[in-house]
Amino acid sequence: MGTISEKIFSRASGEQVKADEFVIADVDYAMAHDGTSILAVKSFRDMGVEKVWNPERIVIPFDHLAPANTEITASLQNDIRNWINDQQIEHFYEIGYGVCHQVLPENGFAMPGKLLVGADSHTCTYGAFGSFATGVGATDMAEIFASGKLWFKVPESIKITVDGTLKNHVYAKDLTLYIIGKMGSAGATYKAVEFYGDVIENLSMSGRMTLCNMAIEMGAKTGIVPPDDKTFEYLKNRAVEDYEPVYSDEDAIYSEEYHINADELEPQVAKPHSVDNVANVTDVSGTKVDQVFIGTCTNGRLEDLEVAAEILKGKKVSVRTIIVPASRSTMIEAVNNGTAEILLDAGATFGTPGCGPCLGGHMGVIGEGEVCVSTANRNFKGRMGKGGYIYLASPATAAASAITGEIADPRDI
Ligand SMILES: CC(C)[C@H](C(=O)O)[C@@H](O)C(=O)O
Ligand code: SF4
Repeated sequence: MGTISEKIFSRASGEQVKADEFVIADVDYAMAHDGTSILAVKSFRDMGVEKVWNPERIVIPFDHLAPANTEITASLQNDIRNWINDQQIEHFYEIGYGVCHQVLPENGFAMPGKLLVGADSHTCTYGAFGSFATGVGATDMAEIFASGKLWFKVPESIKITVDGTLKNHVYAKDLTLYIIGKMGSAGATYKAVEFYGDVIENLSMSGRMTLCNMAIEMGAKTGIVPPDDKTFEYLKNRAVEDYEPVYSDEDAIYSEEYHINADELEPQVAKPHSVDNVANVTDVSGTKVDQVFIGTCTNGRLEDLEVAAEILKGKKVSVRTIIVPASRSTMIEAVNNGTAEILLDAGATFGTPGCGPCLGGHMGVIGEGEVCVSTANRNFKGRMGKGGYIYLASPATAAASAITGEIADPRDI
């Protein structure tokens, strides 16, 4: 009897475990990207281990500063490329392939019942597929590279049930921001959050990824949506191996349970400089905007670009608008189905699939005093550039704001 997390950790550790117990678990897939692999590989080398535990279970996408922004980055990335080659790691995804948290699901690594660990905090995205997926630091990742194992405290679980229907122009992102606003940025610290209810069942896989992606923003170890036919359909011809879905039992123990009715939910924004500083878009509409950024592992998928295109069709942006597809295949689909043309016609510009300016490293850093409406997951002070202000919103709100040059409600466009 147990929660999804207890069951996954019981399987991965080979013993029946409950929340709060410590385990040493076998990791199914380990991920590090260009940013974190540098430190992880350094620690791995320092340990004096020659070979990784299993080169087929390590996945490395280059996405954060990709293509490289400076000579130093370029040299560091080359060192990692050589290491990947020496270690015969096959699942290496070069620059332009996309954001790690899009690349792993697209390539079938995120599967129900699996334990995935990534050297990136938004690894929790894969909980959308019913996996237990969480982020660790680079030295922990070095341990996994060496042994395939890591210690964990099995988390307690929180159950959030969302019933009702999302109104027109209210999306998974609005719901996610609303939940984080209510929970607070530390409201789910070290817990696994399981999501249930009609609204969650009706979300696309893309919407579920948006939701689970931001579980870390309320402090959670991970967010999990129980797998269903949509999950299995997505994984058809994609899953890299067999998987066994796990579900929480009727009598599973939750530390907290919350019920939300989404019927009256309005488009939401997270105001600077914290993710839980959430308000209705109408409370901030009219705020002058300098840049709009649509992309990231939160909202850079095809569905997101399509929503933006629906709003921007036949219109023109009045501020610089940067679109960064979450992956190359997203970009190909957006080109093939006409979405990219609508966005370009409206005056938006495209960046290389990957993280883009999300982290303020390149391709759209903002200046002192500038305001950016971003579809990303974090709006910490200085994240996209020193002295900048970030408002987090859905792709629809971002697109509406791009037209008016001020924060705008997509229902008014
Ligand atoms: C660079 C990386 C360590 C970081 C993370 O872990 O989340 C980044 O992806 C982010 O979104 O801030
Ligand atoms: S898109 Fe942003 S949040 Fe996602 S992994 Fe990249 S830097 Fe982190």
